[in-house]
Amino acid sequence: MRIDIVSLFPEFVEQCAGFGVTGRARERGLLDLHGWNPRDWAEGNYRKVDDRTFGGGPGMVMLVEPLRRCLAALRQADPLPPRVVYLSPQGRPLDQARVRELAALPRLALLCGRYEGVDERLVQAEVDEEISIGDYVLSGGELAAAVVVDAVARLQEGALNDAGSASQDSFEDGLLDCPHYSHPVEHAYGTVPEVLRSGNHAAIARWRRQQALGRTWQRRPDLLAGRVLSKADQALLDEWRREQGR
Ligand SMILES: CC(C)(C)c1cccc(C(=O)NCC2(NC(=O)c3cccc4nocc34)CCCCC2)c1
Repeated sequence: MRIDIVSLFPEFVEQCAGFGVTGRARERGLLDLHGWNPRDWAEGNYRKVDDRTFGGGPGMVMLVEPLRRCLAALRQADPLPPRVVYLSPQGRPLDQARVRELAALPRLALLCGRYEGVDERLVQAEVDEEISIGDYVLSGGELAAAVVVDAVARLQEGALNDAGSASQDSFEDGLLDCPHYSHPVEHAYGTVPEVLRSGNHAAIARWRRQQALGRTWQRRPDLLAGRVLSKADQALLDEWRREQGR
């Protein structure tokens, strides 16, 4: 998969993707990242990429023309036409279903805003879709772009080792994760649950599923809304709630 990052700070996103799973995906040729800076396509000595907003008020707006030229150049850099995504608070909230769809595309161009955002004419003319990573104020779209890169990179075939893909599968069913423990068994902070040391893999799998269901019900009931649990899962959750005295 090829991802082109359009940003005034493209190296920021590239560096975020330089570690761990995403770094390995790039080394393995599973992910091809290219940074593009609209400033390289801006005119004049100051290479102006922003200007005052019409209608008055505070803040600057990213100009159409440098972005248009920059996008034209990145389109020409590879015959594959990119899906152009503008990371924006006005976008559709990102979730794993959308990540899976994006990860299946051959090429993505991620446009990151700064200042007050991008001239709307550029958005209307060039952007295929807007995506938001959440409802809080950020200084730029680069962190959102880094989130998208990370999430789609790990879904590239061959990006995860066996352990990674197994844990990915458990996340795929949309439940929160069960608790995790390692050495030592006894610690001032507590003892590792007996079942995890029993060697009884059926009991361990049951306990983990029950913990995932209980924690999801308790902390993120919205993830269970509109979802019909299997009889087995419902029984596990009911038992968990009884044991919690809830
Ligand atoms: C949501 C909320 C609080 C009601 C809101 C309402 C109005 C503006 C913002 C805001 O943050 N403007 C600044 C701006 N943010 C983002 O790019 C951005 C923010 C959040 C999630 C994102 N996902 O992708 C990009 C995202 C960066 C500078 C260029 C203009 C956009 C926020």
